[in-house]
Amino acid sequence: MTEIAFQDAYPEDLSHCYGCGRHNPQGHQLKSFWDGEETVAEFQPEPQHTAVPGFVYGGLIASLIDCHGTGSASAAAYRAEGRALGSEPPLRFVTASLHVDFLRPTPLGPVLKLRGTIEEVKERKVVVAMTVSANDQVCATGRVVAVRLPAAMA
Ligand SMILES: CCCCCCCCCC(=O)SCCNC(=O)CCNC(=O)[C@H](O)C(C)(C)COP(=O)(O)OP(=O)(O)OC[C@H]1O[C@@H](n2cnc3c(N)ncnc32)[C@H](O)[C@@H]1OP(=O)(O)O
Repeated sequence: MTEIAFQDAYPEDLSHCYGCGRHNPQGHQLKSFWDGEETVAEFQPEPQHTAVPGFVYGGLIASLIDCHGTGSASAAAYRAEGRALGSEPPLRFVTASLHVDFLRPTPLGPVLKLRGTIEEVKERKVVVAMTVSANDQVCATGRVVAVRLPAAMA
């Protein structure tokens, strides 16, 4: 794993995301890292993330896939350009498409483990496929199409 989380390399003024912003104390503050050619993140759900008692709310899972996907997209774009994470000018991505499949109920208790595979890297678009596992069992899969931050959001 690299030492710095992808999201900790985001510019100061773009670090307030509910899912991953380090400056959002009420958010999830997801942290993603490289693991070889794949990307990984972990998240510990809390009781407020309940769907049915004992099981994780699907919206939380979607949120984790969203932010692991966009973080992975940014890191993949830096890697494709042979640049250090967070170096200027920043490579910033937002979600164009978020697809989630819930394969089985996700137990509330274990740490959730996300693993991402970079499927496509273009100058303005990166596609990331992901799994979300609990107790080493894949509970959900996801796919994010991430596109470079539009001027309207900069
Ligand atoms: C930035 C620093 C970190 C910030 C925090 C992390 C973000 C956390 C994740 C989020 O929640 S972001 C918030 C939710 N997302 C948005 O609000 C984005 C709103 N949508 C837009 O602003 C535009 O639709 C968008 C910038 C995503 C795309 O518009 P463009 O006009 O720039 O896209 P364009 O039509 O040029 O398409 C570029 C490529 O993306 C593809 N694409 C665009 N929208 C798509 C879509 N919906 N589904 C699949 N592919 C899509 C499109 O096909 C094309 O692929 P190819 O290059 O291969 O031809």
